[in-house]
Amino acid sequence: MSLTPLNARQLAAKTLAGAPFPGTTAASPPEVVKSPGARSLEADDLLLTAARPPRDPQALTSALLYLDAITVSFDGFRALNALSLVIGDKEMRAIIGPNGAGKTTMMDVITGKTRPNTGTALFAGVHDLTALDEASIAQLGIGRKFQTPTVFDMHTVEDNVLLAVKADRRAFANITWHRTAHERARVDELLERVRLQDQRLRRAGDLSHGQKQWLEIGMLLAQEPRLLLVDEPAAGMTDQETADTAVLLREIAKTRSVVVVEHDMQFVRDLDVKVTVLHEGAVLAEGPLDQVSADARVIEVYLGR
Ligand SMILES: Nc1ncnc2c1ncn2[C@@H]1O[C@H](COP(=O)(O)OP(=O)(O)OP(=O)(O)O)[C@@H](O)[C@H]1O
Repeated sequence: MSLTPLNARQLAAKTLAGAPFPGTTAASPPEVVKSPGARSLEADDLLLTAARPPRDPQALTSALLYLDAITVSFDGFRALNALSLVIGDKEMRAIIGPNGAGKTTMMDVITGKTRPNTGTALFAGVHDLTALDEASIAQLGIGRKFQTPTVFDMHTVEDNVLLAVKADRRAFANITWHRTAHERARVDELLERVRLQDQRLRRAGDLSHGQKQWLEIGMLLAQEPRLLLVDEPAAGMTDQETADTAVLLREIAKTRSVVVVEHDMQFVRDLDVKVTVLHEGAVLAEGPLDQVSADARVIEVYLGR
């Protein structure tokens, strides 16, 4: 899908005026509905996106992920209520919020599992995520790590990664020996990235919980996603594994964007990135952890519990 070119200044003017993007879906432009009091994109967000030129000349924004006024209703209950969120290229963002705040629903919208009732969801400035199915969104380069690790327990660590590498349809060259050599090199590189080189011959089922999480992250990286969504990676990990996972994600975020949903505040602190606090389906606060932790509204709904 290609969109009408629009420069960032026009985009800022239109969005601040509350108007939907033109041409986000040629057939049915998304209706942008803003609830009273709901936070929408602020001038700062748009200045940030205007400062760097988009990669694609057709892109409406240089943000990698751009959600504006996303609403999802289940039988009248608003799980997301005019949610707006901008994630930059190679940015890592931590998302926190109490149970039921809408974190999972937000990830479901980004990955195409749930269609929003209203709002705009753009990937790389040109792809309308509200018009694509899950497979197409995965192909665009959005990978999702669910809370529970899903690896093939009976297979070795390296075979798990090899399967993921083989599933990468972009694997170059049809000549078998060439492809095989390439795949082996990819497996080595991925195992090193997730620090499982020494475990490569072990059965995945014998790994610790933390190691299984890293293995699955390595398998997701085989697809070279531009955006990685990670749901509560620290849950069930030892303190050391939690600290190592923060280091790992920080490394991964040097080459791609990462959105981490997490409840463990020490882990969020270790990530040392901007934090978005969700509450009742909308953004309640955003900023460094120390700043949002000191916000009275955040303390009331979440941290003070
Ligand atoms: N399919 C559904 N049908 C009805 N209500 C739903 C559905 N999915 C989610 N909800 C409701 O929407 C709200 C947001 O749920 P969601 O799972 O997104 O929150 P969350 O922030 O991920 O919570 P948690 O931290 O507990 O995982 C909750 O009140 C939930 O009960």
